[in-house]
Amino acid sequence: MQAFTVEQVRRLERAAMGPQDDGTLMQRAAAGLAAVLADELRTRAGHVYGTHVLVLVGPGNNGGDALWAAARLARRGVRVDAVGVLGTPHAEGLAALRAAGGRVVGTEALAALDAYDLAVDGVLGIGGRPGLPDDVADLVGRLADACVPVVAVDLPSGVAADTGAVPGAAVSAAVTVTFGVAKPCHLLEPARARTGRLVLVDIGLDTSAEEPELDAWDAARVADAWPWPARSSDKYAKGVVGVDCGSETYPGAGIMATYGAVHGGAGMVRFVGPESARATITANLPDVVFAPGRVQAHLLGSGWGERADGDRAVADAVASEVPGVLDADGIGHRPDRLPDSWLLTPHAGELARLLGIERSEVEDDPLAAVRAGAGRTGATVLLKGATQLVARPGVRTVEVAVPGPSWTGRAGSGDTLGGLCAAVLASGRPAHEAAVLGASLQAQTAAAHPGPLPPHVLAERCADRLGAWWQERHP
Ligand SMILES: NC(=O)C1=CN([C@@H]2O[C@H](COP(=O)(O)OP(=O)(O)OC[C@H]3O[C@@H](n4cnc5c(N)ncnc54)[C@H](OP(=O)(O)O)[C@@H]3O)[C@@H](O)[C@H]2O)[C@@H](O)CC1
Ligand SMILES: Nc1ncnc2c1ncn2[C@@H]1O[C@H](COP(=O)(O)OP(=O)(O)O)[C@@H](O)[C@H]1O
Ligand SMILES: [K+]
Repeated sequence: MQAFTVEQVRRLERAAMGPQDDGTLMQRAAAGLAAVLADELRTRAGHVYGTHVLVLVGPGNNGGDALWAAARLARRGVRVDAVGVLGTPHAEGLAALRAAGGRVVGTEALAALDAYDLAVDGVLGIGGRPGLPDDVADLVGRLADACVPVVAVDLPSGVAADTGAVPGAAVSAAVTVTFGVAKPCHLLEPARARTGRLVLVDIGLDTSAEEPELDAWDAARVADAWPWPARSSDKYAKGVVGVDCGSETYPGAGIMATYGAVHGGAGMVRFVGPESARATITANLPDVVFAPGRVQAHLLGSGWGERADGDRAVADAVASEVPGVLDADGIGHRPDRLPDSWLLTPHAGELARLLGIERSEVEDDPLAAVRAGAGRTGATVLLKGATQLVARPGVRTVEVAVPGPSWTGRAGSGDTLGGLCAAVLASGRPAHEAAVLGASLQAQTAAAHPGPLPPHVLAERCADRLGAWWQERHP
């Protein structure tokens, strides 16, 4: 799924509308919205006729969509109460709802909130600034307390459409009905969690001339794109990963990174990390070799801690003209510029350090931060976290890996993730694909398992998941 910024959406809408807005797009939006609302009512209440719906209406076209859709429901026998919560509601929409028999009420005249089967959030759309006025936030909170499910029009009011930030009060929707194209807030946490199920209504926008802001992968695309070995592939065709991770202080990072590379399907793994990790690796992964030699992808940096020769280790690996993954402490030892065949895998704190900004700035606008990371270093950058973003230097579109459950984030998960990415990189795939595939595999594996697993066990399950996909493709 691709997402486009507000500026792009406005441009797409203008192109679709022509010089004059004759209301056609709003009617398409409202028709699609009304159909989803009717489906929700049927699913939740068992029928459409006679149900009770509350519509929260703001001052712009978002409220217009909501009112026109509500008029369609009113004509089907739904009892609609619309309440103007902000500014002056869309005049034609209001007239249409009244003509269809809907009631327009003040907040003070609302029925007990738990009488409503559904609420429609038509407060703010792509013209909204983040946050909600206190009285609107209060009403939204009371609806949540009364367990009234909310269907958001275009986006949950209060979130930042382009960044996914939620700096103040915002709606939490069960379903969001968006028009034409998805917006970044639908795909980026924390706004994504407030979007609920996303339904896209076609209103006839032609996106072919726009570069998307985001390109989000789904499970089927991951399985299709995985570097499945050919029948003739030997270990060198699958790729050799050289792991230089861990330290005497953090031997586990070297072990977990190696688990990732082995279970991500590398043809061979050479471990050149600390002595203290080797006995455990030998006991659990006897296929790993300790002799230095040629590799097709490097993996460096996880668990290094303070490493006196870190600059030299990274410089030597880069000079070998083989791609690589540079993680965690290793990122601080990077040269000024890296080739885009190298992948940096920072979490928000590490990316903030790289950019010389506060962690909160990365968290508030992760898209801008991950792009800045790629621009600054020349490398491909995977920003880890609840939403995993991949940016390439000189490429506008940021890719989004398949998301997973939040319990994936624990000490060592990043180390195994580095190993998974390095295994894909060693197979000859470009760094951005290695990043998306590794991150998606880890997330999807975690999502398919009922409980939290330590990272090295999750790495083993990644191999099971690859095996299951392989069997589905070769019945
Ligand atoms: N364009 C099209 O062709 C189509 C558009 N469509 C629909 O239109 C929606 C966009 O409509 P829109 O541009 O009217 O903006 P919308 O978000 O409804 O409201 C902006 C108003 O809110 C106000 N305001 C903002 N933030 C605020 C805050 N925090 N607290 C308080 N007030 C705040 C702001 O005030 P101001 O900035 O002037 O202060 C302004 O008055 C879009 O999401 C989709 O649903 C569809 O029909 C398909 C075709
Ligand atoms: N809320 C979350 N939801 C899903 N995955 C997450 C979440 N938080 C972190 N992760 C994932 O967990 C891993 C943690 O990486 P990192 O912070 O580098 O851990 P460490 O350095 O301890 O190995 C990454 O793969 C990251 O994407
Ligand atoms: K809305």
